[in-house]
Amino acid sequence: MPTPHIDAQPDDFADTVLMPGDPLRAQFIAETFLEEVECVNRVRNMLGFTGTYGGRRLSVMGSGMGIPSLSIYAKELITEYGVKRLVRVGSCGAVRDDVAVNDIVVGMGACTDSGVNRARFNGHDFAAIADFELTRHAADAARERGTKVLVGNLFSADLFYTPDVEFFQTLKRLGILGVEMEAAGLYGVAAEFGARALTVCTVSDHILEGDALDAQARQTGFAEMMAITLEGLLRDDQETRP
Ligand SMILES: O=P(O)(O)O[C@H]1O[C@H](CO)[C@@H](O)[C@H]1O
Ligand SMILES: O=c1cc[nH]c(=O)[nH]1
Repeated sequence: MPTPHIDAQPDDFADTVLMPGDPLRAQFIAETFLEEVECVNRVRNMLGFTGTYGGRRLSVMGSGMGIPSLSIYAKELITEYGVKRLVRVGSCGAVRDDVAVNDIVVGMGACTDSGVNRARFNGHDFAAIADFELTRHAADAARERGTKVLVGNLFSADLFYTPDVEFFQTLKRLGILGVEMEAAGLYGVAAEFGARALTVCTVSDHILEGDALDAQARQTGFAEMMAITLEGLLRDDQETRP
């Protein structure tokens, strides 16, 4: 059934959806990596596409920026369209000295200053974690390609323009690999509604050193992140859906 946010028919989405924040990155991913592509959502310009990759149906749709936007789309994809795997393919900022622009980060877990997971967990601290097998398969795909990936904790911030810049030092000290704005929400939605989820990010900025990619690179770059993510999903398919 179409929802207020997704104007697609029940079978329009594959059971796996890639979710970049940017809908134009979703279009670029669909046109670059998928075959037999059709557009399945245009509501609010949150473009969604379904095609095939390696002979398997695969969808890609923007999530928008921030946990509230992503949570609407991820929840509806799971409960209204039967989606079982959601993989965020995003950008993030680095704070550590050993993480640089263009590095690839796999979010095994995601801390947050958002209240959403406490809201769904009786006020307690919810450990927002990725699906282990999706994490392992992405890491294995990277190893086979000879690409370094960093696997660990993200921080999903509510504010892109934080007033508390000192906090970046705390994130660095506690080993956070990347700062972005959705992963902790994605993991909470996946846990609540019964799906498997992962976040893979390319470092677009070094927050403390001031390095940054331009807007075009954020929209159409990230080819190696996509290769790792797509090969990881094929590996996951072979083990879980032979
Ligand atoms: O590039 P995307 O996937 O949108 O991810 C990052 O970029 C946006 C902020 O510029 C936030 O959505 C953040 O999480
Ligand atoms: O610094 C950054 C870079 C990308 N996305 C963020 O949320 N923060």
